[in-house]
Amino acid sequence: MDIRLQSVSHSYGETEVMRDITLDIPSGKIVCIVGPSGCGKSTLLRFIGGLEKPDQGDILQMGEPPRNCLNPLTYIFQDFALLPWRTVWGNISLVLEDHDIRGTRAKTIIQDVLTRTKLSDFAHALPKQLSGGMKQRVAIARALAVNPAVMLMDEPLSALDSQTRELLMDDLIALWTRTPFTAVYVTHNLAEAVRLGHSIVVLSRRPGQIREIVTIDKPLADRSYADADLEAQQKHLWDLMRDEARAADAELINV
Ligand SMILES: Nc1ncnc2c1ncn2[C@@H]1O[C@H](COP(=O)(O)OP(=O)(O)OP(=O)(O)O)[C@@H](O)[C@H]1O
Repeated sequence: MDIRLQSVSHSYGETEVMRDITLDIPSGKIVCIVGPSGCGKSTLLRFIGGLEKPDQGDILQMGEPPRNCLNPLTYIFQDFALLPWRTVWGNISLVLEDHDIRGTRAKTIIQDVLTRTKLSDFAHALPKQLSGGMKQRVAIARALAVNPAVMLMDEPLSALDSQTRELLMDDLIALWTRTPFTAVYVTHNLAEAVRLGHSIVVLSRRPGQIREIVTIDKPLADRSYADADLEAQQKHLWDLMRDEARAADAELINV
């Protein structure tokens, strides 16, 4: 299933948040969204997820969700959102219980996503026993369990330290390389964007408008830490964003 945003504009009261966003999210690709604070990245994700409707424009879902898809648009948040009293297994089974999937079918799905996220040995651990990186892997496993058409990832690594972020990026790349998934990935971190994005949408400061869409052709599996090509792309992104980020920063301070 592809998603198309067509001329999406929105204001909250007097505050114009975004203007005329037209964007394609093709199936099997990771589209990163970067831009200064307050430019509307999370709002855009909420529109795509159907949690809110924009004042103007359309969010179109084109084509069918994947087979056995239980929840076409599934969020992954930076704070993991795990139930502390449920084990890893229990947190994943919860989303299946919501769809009345239990017993052998649930067990097959949970074992598969635990294997894919390298969590099989931690199935019976509670969230408090896990590191931040492991908790986010559980959240990713839980999202994969519903076989979403599109994963909506809002700063998924920003609560983690830099080494854990690197490990999680490797994990996401391995996961995508094995079975490509579709994601809209909001981040402040340009290094994450160039490692994970097939395309990177650069928004201007509020009202967020598309300044440029940078496409990175290098296969995800060939992208590594401190890759010179990626660093050049990252510099290009920062050149696009620097002045806007500074202006947005000053604006927030003066609110
Ligand atoms: N429900 C709401 N009601 C009123 N204003 C809102 C609401 N949600 C967001 N805003 C405002 O809309 C603007 C965009 O917010 P949003 O959270 O989408 O930006 P962002 O780019 O994700 O920001 P950041 O990078 O700081 O997380 C901000 O000025 C914010 O205060």
